Amino acid sequence: MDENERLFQLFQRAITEYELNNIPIRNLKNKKKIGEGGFSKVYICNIDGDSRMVAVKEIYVGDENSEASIKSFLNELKLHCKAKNHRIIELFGVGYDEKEVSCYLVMELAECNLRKHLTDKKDELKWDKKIELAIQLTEGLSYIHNVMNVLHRDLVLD
Ligand SMILES: Nc1ncnc2c1ncn2[C@@H]1O[C@H](COP(=O)(O)OP(=O)(O)OP(=O)(O)O)[C@@H](O)[C@H]1O
Repeated sequence: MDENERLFQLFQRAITEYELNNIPIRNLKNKKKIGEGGFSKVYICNIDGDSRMVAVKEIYVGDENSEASIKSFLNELKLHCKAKNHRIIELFGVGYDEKEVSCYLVMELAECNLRKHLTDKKDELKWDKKIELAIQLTEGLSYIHNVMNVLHRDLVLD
């Protein structure tokens, strides 16, 4: 069995195990890159027939580093599936792009990142609003730590 077949099997197993929606690549329209992480590229796009914009985190799995990418992808997938809280980005589904040899997560779009918000509104944000934001952030973290029993370890503002 080659690497891609192995990946596909792991991926299929995860879809069944976590009862995920499979969102085919042909349904993702108007993709535009908005960010990049250690393993992934992040796009904004919309799902065919739905005007709502979503974020797509795509992980390329077609080279010799794919083992690490697959592990990272499946781990993130598992954590996302466990996380059911209004302070945490919702996972809508997943997909596999055979042509690009990549896997992707389709999730709720964060309209603005916190760093940009705090910078843009520096002069107008009142302390009560800042405290409210800090409370929202700690509610999300508290859920991850105390309910999911997972340490975040990579909290960044954007
Ligand atoms: N759901 C989302 N909505 C809007 N933007 C997002 C979303 N997810 C990620 N991004 C953007 O894409 C960038 C990269 O996201 P990613 O999750 O890959 O970051 P990372 O945690 O640094 O990467 P890695 O998990 O590979 O270490 C983020 O900094 C953010 O700007």
